[in-house]
Amino acid sequence: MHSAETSAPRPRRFTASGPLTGRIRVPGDKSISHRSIMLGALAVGRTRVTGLLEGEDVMSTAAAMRAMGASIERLAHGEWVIDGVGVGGLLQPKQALDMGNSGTSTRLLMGLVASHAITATFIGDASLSKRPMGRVIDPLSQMGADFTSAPGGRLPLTLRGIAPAVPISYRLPVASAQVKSAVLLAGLNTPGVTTVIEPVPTRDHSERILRGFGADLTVEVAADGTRTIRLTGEAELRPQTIEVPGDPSSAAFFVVAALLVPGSDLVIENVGLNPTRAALLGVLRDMGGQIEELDRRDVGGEPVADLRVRHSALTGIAVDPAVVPSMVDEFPVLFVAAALASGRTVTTGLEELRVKESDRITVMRVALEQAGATVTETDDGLIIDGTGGEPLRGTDNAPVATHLDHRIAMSMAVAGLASRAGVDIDDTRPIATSFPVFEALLAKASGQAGEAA
Ligand SMILES: O=C(O)C1=C[C@@H](OP(=O)(O)O)[C@@H](O)[C@H](O)C1
Ligand SMILES: C=C(OP(=O)(O)O)C(=O)O
Repeated sequence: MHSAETSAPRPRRFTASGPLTGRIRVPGDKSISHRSIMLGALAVGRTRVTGLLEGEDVMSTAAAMRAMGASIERLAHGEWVIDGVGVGGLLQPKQALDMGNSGTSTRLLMGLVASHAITATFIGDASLSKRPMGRVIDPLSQMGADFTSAPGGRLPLTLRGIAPAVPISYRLPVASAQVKSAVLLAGLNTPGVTTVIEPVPTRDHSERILRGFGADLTVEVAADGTRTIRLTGEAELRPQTIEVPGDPSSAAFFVVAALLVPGSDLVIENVGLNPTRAALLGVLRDMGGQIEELDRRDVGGEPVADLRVRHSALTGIAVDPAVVPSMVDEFPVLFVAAALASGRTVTTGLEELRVKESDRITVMRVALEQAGATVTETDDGLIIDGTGGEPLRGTDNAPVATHLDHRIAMSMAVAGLASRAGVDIDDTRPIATSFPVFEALLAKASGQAGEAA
């Protein structure tokens, strides 16, 4: 079960801190951790993973793959072994698969189940149960799978898979790595070639890891940037040894915190800098952020560096909507940076933020207003008039509502560090879905002991 459903809410006030200094290391990448477990569970033999993110979302994936026959064992912190069942070998789970808060687990596993002759029911928490699954039901139905769901294509959802499934060629109607990955994973146990056409590039971890496990996958890039990904099915996957790099989406909170808190000079080690994930750094640099990449190297087939971040005076900008997919989870914390910048920051093209763990446009507008920022909400983004480096007022009466959304909780924690009165947050439990050691690392970097409200 998931902590946000089995325990009492854990409110906390995040207050102004001393400078963030020293060196920290954020946990492993969530996207790569999910995929390592899924593909390890489909390979024949033993996959070894180090640096695995032990957050609740990834644990939901592990529990589901176990329920479908894989053996998955934790040896030490971040160190896991997975004995796979082979492509085509997934077993029918005996109980509903509890996806907790995790959209990635749900949508990618729906892809895997779709091309196996098994039936699985997917359930999730109140946040996940509001999120749209029609975007994966559509292509997977074309491949022959059958679905019963709550109204609007929502969880609880029962999927009857089919083997052999029908290979399709699918053009993504929405820029979503989860939809792309669901179709490719369904294609693994489908005879023939499954094709995904991606007009706007999204994170490419599935393509990289599928190739790493020995799948026959090609990517063709057209002059206009459209990517055509072809996967030959009935693949035999070879077990791998995987080192998961640090999660840039987790590092983002510390990057922004160090930029905002005067005197900060922080090194964040081992951060994944896959270009399909790293756009936040470019945007923050364009705003005047001092962010250096030290010791650029390759970890597990992904570019990685240590980031040195120093307190900087930021200036508002218009964020190019073309970069949205490469920083889709980082907008809540970018909004916090914008609230402290001088001048206006304009973001557009963020419709997808409305269907994440919460409606991240409205929820961040409300939260930042509560903390004293000047924010205007539009259909597809926020316009933020920053303080010019002055701390935010902080919340006074009600705490910020995080709506079971880890990224709202962590973003507003960062806002609290850059506020006069502190920012009260209604519940810090959701943080454990992606970044269980967030509060401990914050205490370490800022020399601030945890202050429970
Ligand atoms: O494929 C992935 O691992 C993810 C894709 C993104 O979702 P969408 O595909 O819905 O944009 C992202 O928001 C999520 O945190 C992880
Ligand atoms: C959107 C996110 O995750 P998921 O879709 O897996 O719930 C996220 O981590 O910000």
